Order: sequence, then structure tokens, then C-alpha cells
Amino acid sequence: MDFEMDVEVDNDENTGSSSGSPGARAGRRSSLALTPEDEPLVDVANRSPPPANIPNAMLYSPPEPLELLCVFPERASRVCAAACAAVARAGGEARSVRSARDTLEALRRDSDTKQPHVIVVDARQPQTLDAFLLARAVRGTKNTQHIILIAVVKKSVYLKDDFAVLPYLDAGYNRIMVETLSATAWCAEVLQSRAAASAARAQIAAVAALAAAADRCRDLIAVTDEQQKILLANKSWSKVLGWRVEEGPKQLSDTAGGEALRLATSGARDWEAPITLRRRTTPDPVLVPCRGAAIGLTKSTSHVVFVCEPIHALETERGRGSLHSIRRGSLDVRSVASDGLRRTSLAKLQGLPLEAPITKVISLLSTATEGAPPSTVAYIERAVDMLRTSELYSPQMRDDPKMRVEDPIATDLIGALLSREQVNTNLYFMQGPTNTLSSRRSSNDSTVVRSQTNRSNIKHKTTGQLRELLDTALSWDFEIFKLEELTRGRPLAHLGLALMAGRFDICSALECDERTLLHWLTIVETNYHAVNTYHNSTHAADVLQAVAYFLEKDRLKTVLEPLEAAAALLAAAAHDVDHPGTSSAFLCNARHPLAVLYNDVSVLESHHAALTFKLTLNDDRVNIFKNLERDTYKQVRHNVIDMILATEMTKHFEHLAKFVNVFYAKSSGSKEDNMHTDQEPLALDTTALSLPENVVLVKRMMIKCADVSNASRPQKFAFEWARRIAEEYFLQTDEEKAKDLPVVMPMFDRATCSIPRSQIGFIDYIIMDMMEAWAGFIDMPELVNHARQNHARWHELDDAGVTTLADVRRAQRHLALPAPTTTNPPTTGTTTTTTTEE
Ligand SMILES: Nc1ncnc2c1ncn2[C@@H]1O[C@@H]2COP(=O)(O)O[C@H]2[C@H]1O
Repeated sequence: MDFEMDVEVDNDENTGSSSGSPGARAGRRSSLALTPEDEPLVDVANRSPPPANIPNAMLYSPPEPLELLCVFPERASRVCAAACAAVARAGGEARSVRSARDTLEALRRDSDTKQPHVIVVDARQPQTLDAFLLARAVRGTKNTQHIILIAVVKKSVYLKDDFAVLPYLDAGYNRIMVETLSATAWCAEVLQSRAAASAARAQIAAVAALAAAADRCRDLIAVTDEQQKILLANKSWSKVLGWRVEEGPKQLSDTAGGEALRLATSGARDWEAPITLRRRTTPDPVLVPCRGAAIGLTKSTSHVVFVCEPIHALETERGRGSLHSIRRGSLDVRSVASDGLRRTSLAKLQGLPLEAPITKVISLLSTATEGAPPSTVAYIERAVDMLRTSELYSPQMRDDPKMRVEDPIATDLIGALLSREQVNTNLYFMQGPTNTLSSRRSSNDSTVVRSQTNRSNIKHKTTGQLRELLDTALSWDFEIFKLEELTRGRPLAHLGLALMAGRFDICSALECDERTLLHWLTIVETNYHAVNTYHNSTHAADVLQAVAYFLEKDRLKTVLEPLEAAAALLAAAAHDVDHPGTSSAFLCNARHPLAVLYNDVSVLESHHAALTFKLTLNDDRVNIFKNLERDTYKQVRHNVIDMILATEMTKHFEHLAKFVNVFYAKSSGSKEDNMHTDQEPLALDTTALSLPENVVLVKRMMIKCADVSNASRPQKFAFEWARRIAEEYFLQTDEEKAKDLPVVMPMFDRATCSIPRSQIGFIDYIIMDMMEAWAGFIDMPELVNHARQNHARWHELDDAGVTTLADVRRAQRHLALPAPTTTNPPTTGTTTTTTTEE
């Protein structure tokens, strides 16, 4: 018997001459979808090599002594004795039994150990032993495929006719032998049989090993014959489709369909195409990529292998991978995988218990389009297209023609705040490097602690007036500018000590003394630039005051631990430390060392956070963290850094959207054809607060709102902050022009800019949505009310023709409180900048 298992290799696919479907011959590659209609659904692959041969090593069977079992009903059969003697001469062992029952028992008993290579059955006396029945029983016993069965017959039977051997073969015999007493004849026979049995045993073991490998695959594997009758299905196949080979559909077409089946019968040797699989448990078929191969020892095919990509558990439940979704390309990466390597790595990834939530969302949405009305499908497809981008939270200016066309100032401001791009960089590169640092600004290129002599070493004595003012530190109309004045430009240390030590007792949480805290506040305040009109320590104190105010709200009191509250206060105080008074975009355009250091990414916020810790850790006298356990320190540090980084405006919508998505649920369904669902009422839902990752969103939102809370303060404060930020913007524009740098916000030119309109844009696009979300969360309606009132007032001023800073100053004078300042915030001896229109 020739068992040589040489799987046919036909390499002519690569020359384009293989048999197979037109697709197979063309070796067509799939391409990314164009439209669902012209998207190539079939990807026939002639690119990977045909199935490999079974390696010879797998078919090797070590030589072992021949085991013979004789089944002769006659007690002292001489034929039996001759056979046993021959086995002994060949170095093997022989046993004999007398009945069919003993034979089967011997096989079952020995099934794990010594299986005979050869069984010789006396077929000469049908009355005492039914040799045909016995052969069938042997073949029906497990692990007996490799045993060589020999029937001993009379010569007359052997010579009866040409086909006398056939019934024996049909019954399961391998050979028949005419009765003989010749030891030599028996010796030749048993040696030949042993060789055949060893080869068969090795091949069957190899097949068993490959079947075991298939069983351990996550791919769904089925092997059929040429007529697509299922011969083998691995465990994944049975598990996912709910069928076992023994009980399930016998024909592949009963449980599968699609292009893969067509190609399997087209003569192609190796293909890749979608297959539709029907599961027992759910009515929806699943469409998955499938790779197939036709196997044949000769030119003709004996087996066809189907390897289907695994269906994720979720898909199994929810019918992901439907025809529609694959046509839409939701499985595009897998279905276009064009080489073995890439597929292998994808398969590895699929083997991991990982799936990004966005993948699930996209597949669920795609599934939802099945059978949906066309208008719904259109919306969902649009949503899915948006979800496929990686920049999910990158802001895009709303499609508001009024805003774009009529209000370039607002566009300029919001664009500059939210954009991650620097403007006109090409222009800059053409012009070459420029001296980057402003004369009005201190150097930011080192983190050396700068000590402004008249600010260091503060004596923290509070006058009666100051003490009275600090007593009101937890009111929303806290007089921040009065504090600036009374403290002669050192509001942060005073307010910080009053709030952090006095009200929140963060020294207990941090296990530090008040003196260290005062030193910390002092060094942080010293590193704010007093010359900045806006980003100075008064802004830091203002943000700190807002955070403290928010922390007093019940919602936050119950959610945040004392250490988290402490971290929030510290982050607020330090969040803009060493701010140069120019934006990150400016620093990038100017090739400032900080921009180089932080690779143009989150330049300022990274610097504020890093410097905060550098200042703190540099000196034991200011190190408020020195007594904390390592893990506690790590936790506080993480909190402070995270909150400071959250103040970066380019991530504004990311933080806001996450917060709203987690804590607000739509209270009513959207109308089918209304895409503008942002008008729907949102209902607060705080159940998500039980998850720590959602508390992080709260902390980020808190510092963000505090950072721009100036627009939600009572009008007199809002106006003064607006004036200050505008002045800082103007100074940046002046500097950009003076240094031939790209102008980040060209509309912020002091000669032409309308302050009211910039504020209207700021409130419309940045403030309102965020404050509404935050106000609802902490139950602080005044945040929204002040923003609305300020918005209305800016409108009035705009209508009245107010544009410049001077106009705003005049308008401020009419406000009941406080008198507008004529200079930048009072400093204690550093530069004082006078606005040009004075
Ligand atoms: N009233 C305001 N008008 C315009 N821009 C503002 C106002 N308040 C804050 N901003 C901007 O919002 C930014 C928030 O982060 P920064 O403090 O880095 O810088 C701030 C300013 O650029």
C-alpha cells in the first residue's frame, strides 16, 4: 500500500496560469471601498504559497517490535502456529485469541498501550467465526485505523474468481492470504504488514496532530470533500456556529454560503473571499473573511479547507459583520489583509482579549442600519464615518456662516485657542530664525527659580482690611482685584494660605506644616510674571478661588477625597506658573526652547506642570510633599499634573465632550430626520461617579471651568479680565509683527480689534456649553446667569460702537464696581506696562 502523502503543489498560480475562477487567475487584490456598490467584495488570493506538504519528520515512525494478534477458533491451529513462529523469527511478539469477543476485548484493553500492528483472522470457518463481522467490529473500534487486518482463506476461495478479494476489502481487511504452514511465507507477510502498519500509524498520528492544532485555533476551520461534504470542523466552528459535525449539517452549503463556496468549486487552489455563516442560535448570518485551499494528492481535489476569521463574542451575540457592515467596510482591515504576515499579526491581535470600545460602537451602529429606513441609514453612516477618524475630539468650527463671515475676531480667537496647528509656519521657515524672547517677558528657557528681590521673603502679615477681604474668600463675587491691590501684587500667597491652610486644611492631608506651604505658595507666585497683564499670579489666585468655591459644593464634597481636593487647589495655584504671556503657538513659531523641549505639543501646560514639581522638589523648605508616602505622593503628583494638563485649550472639546457624555443622558429621543440633536434637553446622571475614571473627568472639568471662569463672574470682574486678556493678546501680536513672526491672531490688533465681539465669540463658543454642563453638575446656576448677562452687555456695547480697550475702560467707569485700572496689575517693582491708548 502506498500511503505517501504528498499534497500537490501547483505553483503556476503565480504565473497566472492556474486553474480556478477568473478572480483567482487574475490574482485580484481588494481595494478599500469606493462605494458599497463598486466595492470589491471578493479578494481572491494567489499570492500566498499553496498549502505546504506534511513534513517527512511528521510521518516518521520509530521502528518497534512487531505485535501480532491471531484470531483462530481452533485451539491448536497449525496455521496459527506458523504465523506466530514467523513473528518470533522477525523479532516480534504474537498472541492468539479464539473468538471475536476476545479480539475486541484485547483491543479495548490495550487501546492505550500495545495495539497490535497486525491481526490475522481465520476466515476459513464461517460457522464458528464470522470474519466479516469481526473486521467491521474491529474497524468500528477507536484507534484501529492503522491496524493491518489479514484474512486467512482457503485456496479455493482465493481462486474462486477475480473479485473474490472484494468482500474482504469491503469489510475492512487490508489483505487476504491463502492458508499456509510456511514460516517463510508468513515471515514475508508479517514484515510487509508491519511496514504498512507503521506508515499508517505515523500518518494517522500526523493527521490527529493537525486536527488538534485546528481545534486550538480561534479561526473557524472546516474541511470538506470535493462535494463540500463536511469531514471535519474544529472546536471554534462548532462552538460559534452551534453545530457539531456529528449532529449538524453534513453539507457546507447548509450552514455557509457566499463567494468562498463558489470559489471552492471553481478549481481555484487557494483563495480568499467572504463567507456567510449561519448560526444555529441566531437568524442573522455573519459575513467574515475566509481563506480556502484545495488539497489533493493528485491533480484532483480530495479535501477543501475553509479557514474563517474568528467572530468576536460580541459579534456572535449581536450579529456584527453583517453583509451590510462588511460592504461598508467595517471589517475592512481584515478583509483587505493582503499578505500572510499582516494577517498573522491581525490574527494575533484578535487572539488577545482586546477590543477598543470604538470598534464595538462602530459595529453596533453598522448593525443598526440593517433594515433601517434610508434616512436613518444615512445618519448612522455619517456618524460612523466621523467615528472612524482618530481625531474624535478635535474641535471643528461649527458650520455657522454668520460666525465665519461676520465675525472674524471670534473666529480668530477661537481658532487660536483650539487649534493644534501653528499658523503660517511655512512663511516662518522661509524667513529663518528670529530672536524669540520678548524684552517685556522674562526668559523661559530655564527652570531656574527666579527671585524678584522685592517679592521674595514675604512677611505674611495681614492688615485688618486684608483680613476682612480674605474672610470673603469663598464668595463668587470675591474682590480679586482688591486683593491684588492690597497685597501689592502678591494675591496668590495670601489667598492661598487663607484657603489652603485656613479653609481646607490641606496641611493635614499633605502632612506638612503651614510654613512649608507658605514657602511653596511664595515660590510659585514668584515664578508668575508680574509683567503679564493677564497670566500673572492674580489670574492664578482667581482660578484658585474658583476651585475653592467649587469644592464647597455638595456634589464635590461627597465625590472628592481630601487629598484630591488638596491636589486641585495646588494645581489651580500653579497651573500657569512661568507663563510667558504668549501662547504655545507663539513659542512654537518662535522655536522657543520650551517648544523644542516639548516637541510643540502642549508646550505651556507641560512646562507649568514640570516647573511646579521642579520648584517643589528642589528645596526641602518648599517641598510640601516631603512627608508623603511614595504611593500617596505619586497619586497627588498624578492628580496635579493631570489637572494642569487639562487646562490646555486645544483639548477643550475633548474634555467637555467626555464629561457631558458620561454625566448627561439625552432625556428624549431625537426626531428621525433631525441631525441637530444638540438642542435636546440633557438630564444629569451622576451614577457614573462610582467609577474612578469618571471622577478624573470631574476634576479636569473643575479646573477648566475655573480657568475661564472670568467670563462667568459678575460683570465688573468679567470686564476687567477681558481687558487684561485682550491687552496680552495685543502685546503678542505687537511682538510677532516686530519680530517678523507669523501672527497667530491677526484680528487682535489693538488698533482694530473689537473687544466686545471677541467676548461674545468667547462666551458663545467656549463658555456657554461648558458652564451649563458644569453648573448643572454642581448646582451653581449663577455661572450661566453671569455668562448670559455678560454676553448681553457685550452685545449692548458692540451695538453702541464700543471696540477698543479705551472704549471698554470708559464703559467700565460706568459700572458700579470697581474703578477700572489704568495700568497693569500693581506690581512691586518690576516692569509696569501702560496701555498705549492712555
Ligand atoms: N475672557 C476671555 N476672553 C478671551 N479669551 C480668554 C478669556 N479668558 C480666558 N481666555 C483664554 O482662554 C485660555 C484658557 O487657557 P490659558 O489660561 O492658557 O489662556 C486663556 C486665554 O487665552
